[in-house]
Amino acid sequence: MANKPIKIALLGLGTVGTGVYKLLSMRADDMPQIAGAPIEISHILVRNASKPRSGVETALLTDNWNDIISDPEVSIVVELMGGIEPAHTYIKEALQANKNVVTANKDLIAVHGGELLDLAEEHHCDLQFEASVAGAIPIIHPLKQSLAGNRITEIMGIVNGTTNYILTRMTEDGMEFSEALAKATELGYAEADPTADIEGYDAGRKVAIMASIAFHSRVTFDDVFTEGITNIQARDIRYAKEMGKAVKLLGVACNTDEGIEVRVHPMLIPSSHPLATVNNAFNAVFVHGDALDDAMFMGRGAGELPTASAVTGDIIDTARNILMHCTGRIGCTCYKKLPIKKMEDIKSKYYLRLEVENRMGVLAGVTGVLGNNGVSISQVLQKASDTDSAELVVITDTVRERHIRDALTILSNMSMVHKIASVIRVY
Ligand SMILES: NC(=O)C1=CN([C@@H]2O[C@H](COP(=O)(O)OP(=O)(O)OC[C@H]3O[C@@H](n4cnc5c(N)ncnc54)[C@H](OP(=O)(O)O)[C@@H]3O)[C@@H](O)[C@H]2O)C=CC1
Ligand SMILES: N[C@@H](CC=O)C(=O)O
Ligand code: NA
Repeated sequence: MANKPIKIALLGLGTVGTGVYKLLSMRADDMPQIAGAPIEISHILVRNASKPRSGVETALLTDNWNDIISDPEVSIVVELMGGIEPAHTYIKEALQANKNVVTANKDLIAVHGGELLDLAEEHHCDLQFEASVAGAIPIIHPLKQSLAGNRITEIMGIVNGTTNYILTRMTEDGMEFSEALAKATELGYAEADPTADIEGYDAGRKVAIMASIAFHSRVTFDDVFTEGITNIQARDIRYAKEMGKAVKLLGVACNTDEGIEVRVHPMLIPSSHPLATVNNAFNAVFVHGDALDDAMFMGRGAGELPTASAVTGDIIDTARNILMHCTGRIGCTCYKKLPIKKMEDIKSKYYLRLEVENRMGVLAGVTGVLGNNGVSISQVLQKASDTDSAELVVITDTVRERHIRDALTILSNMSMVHKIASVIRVY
């Protein structure tokens, strides 16, 4: 056990930074035994260093990155600011100065992860990012280490706490979307700009990070198809419930013979499916590997202390590596270049809710267009209707996405179809 403290700098003291500050204080007495040395925060970078921060030593605060990068005593830079710049520049400069890096920044890792991991390898430094995917849930470390002997073919999960919280409130309490979003923001789950959460970008970034590690082939955020939850109506959730299904925003990554499939979108899943019972801000990730079979990881995907739990684990792991002189031990594992499958080529079942003219022959017209485009139908339900219009809910069999898109283009141009109100993929 070493007595000399390992000095770290926090970049950011918002939700996650505050959590890390608290957790390191809570565990301070145990650190020499757990990490092998005391962990000392020597600097905290914030935008506004004069803003009062309760319980935090003011002397640690700075708004000047040079205080940190020029301090040779700092051996771990913990980036918790978020966004691309200046986080990207600071992390590069830290690695170039042979400082190890821990980050929770999925925006950055999902785009520049490959470049940063290469830089870390060049400088024999650790670059750890467990909190960037599914908050507290250990998933990066298991994929890189415990499951490394597998050929992983599928990952599917709920990886955004904000949207899962919103969908849960809409399902259980009939809460409006905007009210549920405001509550998620108040609880510290949502990103600084919640567009990333509700449009599926945040989940898309997490899927890109997991797919890269699981399939040993670099997947970036641009490769991921994303569709958010802003079009989900209370009536879709109600109809899903009547059919014994729940609506969840799912991230899916599959390693298929036709290429890597990476997508985020709402999905109807059977209420009996384990993911259907994952509610509020909880996240869960299913992994299928050839040796492992199935495993599910579940826990809190966002929030102050849960996210701090993952960051602190990375800090401790890095501290141990520093003391054992083995930083940079686990670097980038992307040694393949697999193609990315086009979204039009994926296969799924679909839930379609159409507002149509209320007269004889319309049902035949709609099903005819679907059939002519190779879309076979599993179920048709007529829901609400008035004198002029009726609401049709169609559940298709499994078809290629391109066939559904072609059929919907034709339907949307037919006068008997007033509106294609919802299109949701079905598990
Ligand atoms: N919130 C969560 O539950 C989770 C968040 N994450 C990720 O963790 C990271 C941090 O998120 P979160 O804590 O919610 O973010 P916050 O917005 O709550 O906090 C950001 C902090 O970074 C500081 N900061 C931002 N930009 C700069 C800059 N240019 N220079 C100096 N300081 C800066 C801010 O300073 P100031 O206080 O002066 O404004 C603030 O202290 C993000 O990458 C996020 O995606 C990951 C998992 C879960
Ligand atoms: N905004 C994110 C926070 C964690 O990554 C979420 O809601 O999951
Ligand atoms: Na995690």
